[in-house]
Order: sequence, then structure tokens, then C-alpha cells
Amino acid sequence: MAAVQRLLRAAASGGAATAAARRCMTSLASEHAPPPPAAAAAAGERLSRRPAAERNVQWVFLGSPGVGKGTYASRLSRLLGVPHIATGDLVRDELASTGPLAAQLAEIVNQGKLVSDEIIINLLSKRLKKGEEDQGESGFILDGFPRTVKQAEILDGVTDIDMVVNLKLREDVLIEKCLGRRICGQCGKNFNLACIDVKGENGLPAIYMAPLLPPNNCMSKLITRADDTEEVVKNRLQIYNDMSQPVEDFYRGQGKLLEFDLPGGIPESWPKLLHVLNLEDQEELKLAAA
Ligand SMILES: Nc1ncnc2c1ncn2[C@@H]1O[C@H](COP(=O)(O)OP(=O)(O)O)[C@@H](O)[C@H]1O
Repeated sequence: MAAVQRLLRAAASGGAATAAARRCMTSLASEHAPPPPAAAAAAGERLSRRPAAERNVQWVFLGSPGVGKGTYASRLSRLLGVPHIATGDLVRDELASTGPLAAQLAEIVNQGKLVSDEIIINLLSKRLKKGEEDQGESGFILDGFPRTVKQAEILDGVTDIDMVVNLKLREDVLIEKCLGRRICGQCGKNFNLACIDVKGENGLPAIYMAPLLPPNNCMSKLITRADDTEEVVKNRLQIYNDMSQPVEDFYRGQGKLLEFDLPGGIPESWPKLLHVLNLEDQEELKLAAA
């Protein structure tokens, strides 16, 4: 983990970096740059490529906006005792701060565009470092990163991802779910006011998802994300299809991609997800210990 944040930080700053990490950074700058060179892999090998059995889980969650990556990644992180790190949350924390990046980020995020690889890697590496130093964290479930093939290549250059879960849902449902999303301005919890009840048609299955309603004390404090308007959501979906679907192919090619079509809301999807991840026993143990 230390190696992950060291190299990611080095890749972002280009400062007191290893030569390998500096080369990763150079590859960020050019559209047609080659993948991180062998030296980067070698440095990662020396510093961080511990066998999976000797370290905690290192998973990635992929999926379009609104699919529920945050919901399932955070449930799994609690079950497995590893941090859930959502780059969208890191961006929103930065937006809420008075830091120098806030104004620049607001313009990009509110149009539904992607933040630059350098900024996002910088935010991620700071988060990894803080988690490791303050909480002794090890392992991670990444949500919202990598979102471009370049980000995936950089991550690949510094550490071994064990598995990539690709959550999938039909596009009309994704839009409804994004528009129904709300956050409690006080406790920060996520809710969804949308009641999804669509018939099966054109080969697509019927799908029902009950709303995830807030308790009474959150009801009056609900906030809608500025990028959850219909226009911006459609733009984000388009950007996901253009920029992030190639990331699915990247991991599919490595044999790490687990495709998961959400069958419905949390009550139907969670047990099925645990089943395909072979984690049913883990949940039983945890419930028994509670
Ligand atoms: N890995 C990333 N690369 C670039 N931009 C990112 C990344 N992660 C988050 N962002 C920025 O933060 C915004 C919100 O991210 P997120 O909460 O993950 O949204 P979504 O609901 O679309 O999955 C994105 O639209 C983008 O501007």
C-alpha cells in the first residue's frame, strides 16, 4: 500500500519521484503515449507487488453513473474490513473546501466532464497516504477509479488489482436513479427517491427497485448533487461510454473482469453479488459475530 501511494504521488507530482514514476507521468501528458514502461513495472514489482495471499484485497468497481457502485462497494468494504475509496467523494470534498482547486473543479464537474488524470491521481494518493498513516489501512475497494485507460495503466504499473467488478443496469434506469439521488446535508448519507418499476421489453428484463427513503430527521436536509441534472447526467453517461468502457476491455483482457447485471434493488442484488463473489460465508460469520 505504501508503494501504491508513493508511486501514485510521484506520478502526480513529478517531483522527487522515482525514474519509473516520472515516466508514468510523462505518459499522462501525451495522447498517444505508450503504456508505462517496463521500468515502472519493475519498480512496482520491487516496492509493492506482494502476492495476494500476503496482503489485503485490492478491488476495483466499475459501472456507469447511478449504477450503485458506491452502495455495493461500501457494503463490501465493511464486510471485508478494507477502505472504500470513491474518487467522486474525494473530488466533492475538495469542491467543498476553500482550497485553490475548488473553483477549477466546480466548472469541470458541474458539466459532467472528467477531472484531469494528474488531479485525480494526486487526490487519490493523498487519500491512500492518510489512510495508511492515520488508520493503518491496507487494501482498498476503489470506486470511480480508474476511469480512463491511462489511469488503469498507471494503476497497473504500481500494484496488482485482484478483481474488477463491473456493475450493469439499463440506461433508462440509470438516468432515473441519478435524478432520484439525494444526500443528507447533515449526516452525509445517500438516499434515492426514485421508484424504478420498468417492464421487460426488447429483450431487456423487467426491473423493480424500491426507493431508498431517508429517515424523518434527514428529510428536510436533502441535497441534490449539482451534476445530477438530466442534461449533465446524459453527458456523464456519454463520457462513461466513450472513456470508461475501454477500461472494461482493459481488465477483460487481463481476465479480471467480473460482469454483474443488477437484478433489482439491494434486497435482490446484494445476496446475488455475495454469491458470485463467494462471500456468503463471510457475511454469515460477520452476522453471527455481531
Ligand atoms: N477517476 C476519475 N477521473 C476523472 N474524473 C473523476 C474521477 N473520479 C471522479 N471524477 C470526477 O468526479 C465526478 C463525480 O464522480 P462520481 O461520484 O464517481 O460520479 P458518478 O456518479 O458519475 O459515478 C465525475 O463526474 C468527474 O468529474
